[in-house]
Amino acid sequence: MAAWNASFTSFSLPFNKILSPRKPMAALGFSSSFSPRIHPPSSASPSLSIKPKRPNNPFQVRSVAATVEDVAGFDEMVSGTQRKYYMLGGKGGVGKTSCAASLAVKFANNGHPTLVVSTDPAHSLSDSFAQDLTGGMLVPVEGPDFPLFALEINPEKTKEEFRDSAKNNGGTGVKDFMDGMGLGMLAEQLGELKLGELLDTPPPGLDEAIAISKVMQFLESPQYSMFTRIVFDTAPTGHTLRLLSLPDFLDASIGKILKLRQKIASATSAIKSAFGQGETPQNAADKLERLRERMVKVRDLFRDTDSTEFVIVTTPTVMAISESSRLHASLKKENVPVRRLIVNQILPPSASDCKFCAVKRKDQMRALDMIQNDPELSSLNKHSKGKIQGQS
Ligand SMILES: Nc1ncnc2c1ncn2[C@@H]1O[C@H](COP(=O)(O)OP(=O)(O)OP(=O)(O)O)[C@@H](O)[C@H]1O
Repeated sequence: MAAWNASFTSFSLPFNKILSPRKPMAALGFSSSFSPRIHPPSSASPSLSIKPKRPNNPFQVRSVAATVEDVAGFDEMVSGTQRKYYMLGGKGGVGKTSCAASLAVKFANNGHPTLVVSTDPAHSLSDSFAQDLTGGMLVPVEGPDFPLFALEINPEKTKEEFRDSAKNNGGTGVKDFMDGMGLGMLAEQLGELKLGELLDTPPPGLDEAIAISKVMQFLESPQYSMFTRIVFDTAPTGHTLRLLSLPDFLDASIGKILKLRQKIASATSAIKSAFGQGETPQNAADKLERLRERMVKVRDLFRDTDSTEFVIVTTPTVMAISESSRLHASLKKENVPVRRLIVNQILPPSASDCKFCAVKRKDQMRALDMIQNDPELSSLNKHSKGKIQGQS
């Protein structure tokens, strides 16, 4: 069974039982019969463009076995009606999406109108819920007692928005134009900003950073105010790390672009008219300014211990644990609040003579020891009142 702790979380999942990726709640033993403690307004329902439920959806959360009333630590996650953000991160394939989907169902079944957001281009969240969530719209997830909506943001699409805005505000096309006008000094400044490079070969993680800022934009609108729990199914570790450091970079870059745009605008009306084709310079600048503001909000949100928690998901393998350790170190460096670690896919003791299972489980137990002795991860464990499930 799953065991949670306020500071260290361990899911022990019966890997030898075939777990359908379409039923992550069952995988994590999350209950649908948990009594709701928080009562949202009965009329709560976003009026945004909502995709209709897919007919004959095979996924039924209500069918999930009720087993985890004793899950420790979840009370803390579920308590309070103020909005909280949970960001799940970890190595590729450890189960971030499955855990995000499960956590979201758990929140919804405990009375929280919940939104689960994915910026993962692989659309695994759609697979987890067996519903088509693509299209950047809120999709109601069937099953939980209280509203649960999912939103998949296409990072490619949102990146285009940024590219367009930035291009309108001093991209390579403008540089060429200015060169042609003999405005060498301003052109040089543009060169220094390496805008062409930024736009043509965006740094890894830019897509996710922009996608998350897009989610922030949504969340500010009144239609989204009902959500008290927001669960992010984040991108794999490397991307996530870069994403976390990106807002600073973007803030600086966009700020420079904006300043430069002002200079350009006052330098010559000829350039103004060049900008005037399509989007007006003021509109484009406003759009960029809003993007910059949202990026700053994302950056601040990542560091806000009251409302945000970054949950590391790992598996009991040497590689995953090593990577989780590095992830925790980097998150600490970035002042991102981390309190919990989910150890997914722990084999239960085997009742059969399966030698493979026995060897595998022994490896897993060794890996769990590694967590306890890891200077980064044991600090998450320090406040633990329990022990890792299955460990002797
Ligand atoms: N406890 C589990 N038991 C069995 N299968 C699991 C378990 N957790 C996850 N899986 C399976 O492992 C695969 C990867 O899971 P998932 O997509 O949740 O990981 P992820 O970390 O989000 O992956 P990615 O990094 O590629 O986005 C899926 O097929 C999922 O069904």
